[in-house]
Amino acid sequence: MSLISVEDAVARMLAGVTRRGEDTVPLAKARGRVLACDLSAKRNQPPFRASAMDGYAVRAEDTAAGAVLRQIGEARAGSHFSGTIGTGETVRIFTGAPVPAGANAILIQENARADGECIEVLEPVAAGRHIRAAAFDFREGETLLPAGRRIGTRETALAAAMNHAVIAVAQRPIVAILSTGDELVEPGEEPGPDQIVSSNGMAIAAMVAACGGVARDLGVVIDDKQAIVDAAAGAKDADILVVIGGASVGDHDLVQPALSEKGLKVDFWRVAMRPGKPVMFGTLGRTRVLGLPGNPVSALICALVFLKPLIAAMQGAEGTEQTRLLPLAAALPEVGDRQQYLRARFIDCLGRTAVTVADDQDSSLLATLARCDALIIRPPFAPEAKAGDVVSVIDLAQALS
Ligand SMILES: Nc1nc2c(c(=O)[nH]1)N[C@H]1C(S)=C(S)[C@@H](COP(=O)(O)OP(=O)(O)OC[C@H]3O[C@@H](n4cnc5c(N)ncnc54)[C@H](O)[C@@H]3O)O[C@H]1N2
Ligand code: MOO
Repeated sequence: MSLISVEDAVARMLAGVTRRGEDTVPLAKARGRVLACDLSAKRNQPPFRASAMDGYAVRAEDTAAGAVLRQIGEARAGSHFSGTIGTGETVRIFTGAPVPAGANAILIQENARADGECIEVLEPVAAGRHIRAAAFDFREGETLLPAGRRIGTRETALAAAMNHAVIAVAQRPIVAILSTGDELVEPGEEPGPDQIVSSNGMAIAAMVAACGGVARDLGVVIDDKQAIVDAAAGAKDADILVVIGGASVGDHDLVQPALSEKGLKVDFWRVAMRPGKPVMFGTLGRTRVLGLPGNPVSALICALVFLKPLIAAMQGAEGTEQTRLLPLAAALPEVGDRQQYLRARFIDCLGRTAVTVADDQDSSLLATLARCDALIIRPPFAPEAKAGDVVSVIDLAQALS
């Protein structure tokens, strides 16, 4: 059976995926959510000409060194001076205060000497200095955060400054996660002699939450068709069902046979990627089903390549991983027919960041993955790469934070 390319597989998976409905949430609870509508400023920022420094509001033309100005009032953040500054006059002003009429510069207090209401200019100041124009940051009506933008710290700050306390965000996709395998026990349980601890369910649930989805961990199910069918029923109202393990060709890889009996329509199975060849995607009613390989590193890399963009698309967001170009610290051999995702580390090469691959690329090695900084992506049939050649890299600290 021929393998589908990663690009084609992702495109097929995303075809026809639309954003879910909307929720209205307090901005304070919106972190990680995706904006459902453009967000525009409800006000100018700053709303008035504002002082950027503590000092004296002056007419720049009055500030020859040695000139003495007469202080006629005070302006503080939250409390303006209502008069107008005339020739030879000044107003004591503090950072954030509205600049009084007549003033065109702020003389910082370090460059002035006060003696009662007489203010001696120690250094002249140019017109416009230390004044923030009204709407210097943004203007009422300007769209500053587009629909599809994920709310992080910077977006929270900007939305708050634009005076939005409540925002419309995309509903969070519900992602059911089912781990399959006789050998698995939940973390914290005592494994039997032939058993291991299931790490994939928790790992994928953590990723789902980080992507703004709602993870519903259905736990571990044994390699038994009926048991898989019964457990998968827990995903009935889910947008996505992720089934981990049992995706390959062994006698105990029963996920497809089991779910096919319930109406699973397989769209693609087996992708030209390493690790991750056994990835499967299909639909079961309105639920999208993603079958991930059981090997823990494969499961996470495939979740990065497939699940993250799928969850993002259901929120109307862009989910393709950002890549950067970095030089290789050492040569790499040519690539076969499967796109490679090589675990790698950043190293310093004469002041420049370069990448070097981990010694062992086995797809079971979670400790190696945790030590690594990056995935190097090498396309199918890429020729041998020399040290210094530039490669495309995913930063794991961002991608799998
Ligand atoms: N004859 C072939 N054998 C295999 C092929 C192949 O093409 N031909 N593909 C290999 C590749 S690549 C992978 S990846 C695995 C994928 O197999 P499955 O998705 O069917 O996964 P399992 O066999 O169930 O498990 C593989 C491995 O991962 C461990 N595992 C499973 N689930 C979990 C979990 N929740 N947490 C931690 N570890 C888990 C499991 O114990 C196995 O060691 O197939 C190869 N074989
Ligand atoms: O998904 Mo398998 O890793 O290619 O080891």
